Amino acid sequence: MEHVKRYHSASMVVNGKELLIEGPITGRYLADLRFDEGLKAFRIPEQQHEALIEIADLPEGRIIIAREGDLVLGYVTFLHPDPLERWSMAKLPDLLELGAIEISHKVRAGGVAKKLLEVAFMDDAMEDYVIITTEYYWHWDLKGTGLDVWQYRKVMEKVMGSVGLTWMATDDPEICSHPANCLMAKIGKRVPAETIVAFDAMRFQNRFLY
Ligand SMILES: CC(=O)SCCNC(=O)CCNC(=O)[C@H](O)C(C)(C)COP(=O)(O)OP(=O)(O)OC[C@H]1O[C@@H](n2cnc3c(N)ncnc32)[C@H](O)[C@@H]1OP(=O)(O)O
Repeated sequence: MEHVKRYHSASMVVNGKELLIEGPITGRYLADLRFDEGLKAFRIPEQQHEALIEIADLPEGRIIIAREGDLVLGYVTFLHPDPLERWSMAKLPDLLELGAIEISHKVRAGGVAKKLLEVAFMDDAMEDYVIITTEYYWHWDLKGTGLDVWQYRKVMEKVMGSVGLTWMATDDPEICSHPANCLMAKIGKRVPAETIVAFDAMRFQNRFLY
């Protein structure tokens, strides 16, 4: 499958900061930008910057960023699922995982996460993919936001739902291990039936139990 990546952008002002939301961008482009110290939810900022540079250059990798000048204040990643996760079992070329979305506390709750996704989905190529995201409460910044798990889950539903990702059932043990965890997905308009069947088979691997 050829992974088509078409650049799109939009601008917005949050907390007096003029932000450019853009992508997919290349690793080289991202390497020349600074990475805000507040982007530390998943790794220390320097390591996360490096990881995103690598993802940007993967054939299927897509990175959309929010930046003020040369300072990155938010990002979202899309790439094939980790080979250790069940979502990669069928090795579907047209399945992408929204792996991480993070906004610096300097511009949170101003609509940046929703704008990142809006720009990501401006590319019609996204209609060729099943896009999934796995929500685990232990990845959430409960301390930094002061939200409880259900309030945070609501925020994630609003963010993901803004571009049409919806809750989907699964028997994945990690997801089922806490009721606030969930799988969300969006099936693009041009995704073939075989992919949807394979995706459904990955969602439920313990049917004999029912
Ligand atoms: C797959 C994964 O990546 S899971 C992990 C998700 N990432 C993280 O938890 C990292 C740390 N957290 C963050 O980076 C951010 O808080 C995010 C990504 C969760 C949200 O980003 P934001 O830019 O703040 O979200 P955005 O402003 O677009 O808000 C979306 C909705 O949630 C609401 N919201 C956002 N933050 C809050 C909050 N702290 N309290 C109440 N509501 C909130 C917004 O009002 C908005 O609601 P609306 O649709 O009714 O207008």
